[in-house]
Amino acid sequence: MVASGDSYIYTRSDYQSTPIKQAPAPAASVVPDVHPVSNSTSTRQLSTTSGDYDNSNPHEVRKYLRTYGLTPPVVESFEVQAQRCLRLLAMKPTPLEKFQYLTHLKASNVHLFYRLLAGNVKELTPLIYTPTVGEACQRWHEIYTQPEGMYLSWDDRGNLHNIIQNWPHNVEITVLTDGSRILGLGDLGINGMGIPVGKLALYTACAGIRPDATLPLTLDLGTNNKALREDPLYMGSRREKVTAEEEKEFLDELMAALTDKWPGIVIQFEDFKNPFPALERYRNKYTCFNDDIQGTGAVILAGFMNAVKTSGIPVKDHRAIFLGAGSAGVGVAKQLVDFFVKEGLSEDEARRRFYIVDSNGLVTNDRGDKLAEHKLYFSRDDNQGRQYQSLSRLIEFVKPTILMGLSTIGGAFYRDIIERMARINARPIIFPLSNPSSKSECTFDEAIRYTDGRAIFASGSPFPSFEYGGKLLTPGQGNNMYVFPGIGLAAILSRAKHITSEMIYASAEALSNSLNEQERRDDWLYPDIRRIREVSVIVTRGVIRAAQRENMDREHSLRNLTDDQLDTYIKSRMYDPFREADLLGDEVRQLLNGVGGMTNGFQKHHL
Ligand SMILES: NC(=O)C1=CN([C@@H]2O[C@H](COP(=O)(O)OP(=O)(O)OC[C@H]3O[C@@H](n4cnc5c(N)ncnc54)[C@H](O)[C@@H]3O)[C@@H](O)[C@H]2O)C=CC1
Ligand SMILES: CC(=O)C(=O)O
Ligand SMILES: [Mg+2]
Repeated sequence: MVASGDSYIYTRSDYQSTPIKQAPAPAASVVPDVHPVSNSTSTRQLSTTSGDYDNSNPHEVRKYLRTYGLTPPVVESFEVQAQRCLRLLAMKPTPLEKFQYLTHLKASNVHLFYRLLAGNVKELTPLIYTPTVGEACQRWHEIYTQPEGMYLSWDDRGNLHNIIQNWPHNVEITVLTDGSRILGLGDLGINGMGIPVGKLALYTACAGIRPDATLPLTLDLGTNNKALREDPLYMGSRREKVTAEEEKEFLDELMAALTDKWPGIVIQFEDFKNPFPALERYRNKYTCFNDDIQGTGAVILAGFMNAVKTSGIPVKDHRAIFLGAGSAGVGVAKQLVDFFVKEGLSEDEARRRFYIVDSNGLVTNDRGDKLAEHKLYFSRDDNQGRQYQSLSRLIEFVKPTILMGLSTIGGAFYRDIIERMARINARPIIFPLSNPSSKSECTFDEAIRYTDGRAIFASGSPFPSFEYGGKLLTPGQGNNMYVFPGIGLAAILSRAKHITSEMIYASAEALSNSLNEQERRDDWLYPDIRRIREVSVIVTRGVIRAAQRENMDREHSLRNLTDDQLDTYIKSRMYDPFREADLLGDEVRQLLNGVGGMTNGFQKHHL
């Protein structure tokens, strides 16, 4: 670190460890830069024009690169490499160890990691995302081995612009957290870094955003988690969380600095304790959105649109109880209100279909406490002093068709609650959406058993299929991972000025329409996660079209494309790890990361 005037500038060499000695200039000759989502079209093939070697002969190439003898003799196919990775993974006894192995693989051989993920998305997503990422964040200070992303501290204010210059890549999208509400696990301070890292890995895997165009960003604005503050291994500052006013000051500087460094950058807010003020402040100024409010709202709306058809009850006759009135609860409820209004209800009629419960009970005007700003819209004025002391009594009063869980309270939908829903409804809609699995309001098999197989179900974290009444039933996963990758890619490709409510709504419509025939026949609420790249193209197209309708797109050339042409264009701009990586490049990459004890995550980008 060097001091420049009174501002600290972190030099690149602070991050890089041992210089690469073993191979002369391989980065340039082996893997020139590729930017599928920017305009460069160079490829990752070894140059065929050098004339110095025969690039179709791997052994010749190894000699040319002076890596000959540094790897086992065989040049392996991807299939063989993948087989080894999967075997190694199977040897790891716990999900957290599997998470660590995959983190290491990503750092040492990024294309192999994404190829493995592409071929095993259903099996591997729970290991890099919810639920395992929850445990990884809780123990981040214990399991940390290498930097991934940027950390910016309260003490860095005034210097954010300079510090951001240290990031060595051209960024198109960032996921930003302050760690103050990580999944349903509370304030984890900078241990929350696992979330931006995991979300951005999904951006790459699901929507083909190039890995080096992503920036995981964690703000070290203090933490109210006393145990972490007192833990000698904790890597953040040991102060309490800054005030809301101080956070605003910091975010103002950060948003300007990010957009100045990378004009058009898409900024996703994630897992902030109270993200409503920042969303209101920045949504019409920058290209940003809040995943927990808007992404979750869209994904649950999409599932609900399909659930309505299965339930057989017209939209106007649905009533919902929401357990949880935070960013996700209110975000989802507002998104559903928009749908009810589009289906013909007045806004007031729609709003009154929602009964929102927080830790103090049903949110009402006469409850006697001061309600947070974001709850006022749903606060009821018609309960005439009645307070419902329990969820079961509220269910008896409201007779809801929908029960949503966004409360962070694992097991809150216990047997009696689910059975009450089943008595009132032929097909109760029960969505326990809190993450990770331990915080889910109920499990899939509980919802099925206690409703005699009639529940229409989606959960935030994945649950296994469950056999009931001679049929194998598969749960839906109502997780924002179905939409945020497409929203982000659409904003990048259309060069959106802002991300509007219509664009978010369009992502929900596109997702709900993305089911194939079989999925529809089986009454699925969401498409099979194994089709996620295909689904992300549909979501991306929907969001781009909405941006065009609203004049939010700066990339006007896409306006003249038919839908088929637009899909082709979107696919052509998606990073495809199979197209990107040549086997030998992979081998060299892995070698260079392995030799010399380099454990620096940034190396993956340089190779
Ligand atoms: N499925 C998905 O895609 C997503 C799921 N989530 C999950 O939703 C949960 C909530 O997230 P946020 O709304 O952002 O958190 P938050 O902290 O803003 O809100 C939590 C809400 O639950 C309420 N609550 C707490 N204890 C309660 C109790 N005993 N009874 C009733 N209400 C209670 C709180 O009063 C608060 O209103 C988290 O577990 C998160 O992982 C969040 C975003 C997306
Ligand atoms: C999925 C997600 O964004 C959350 O649980 O916060
Ligand atoms: Mg979140």
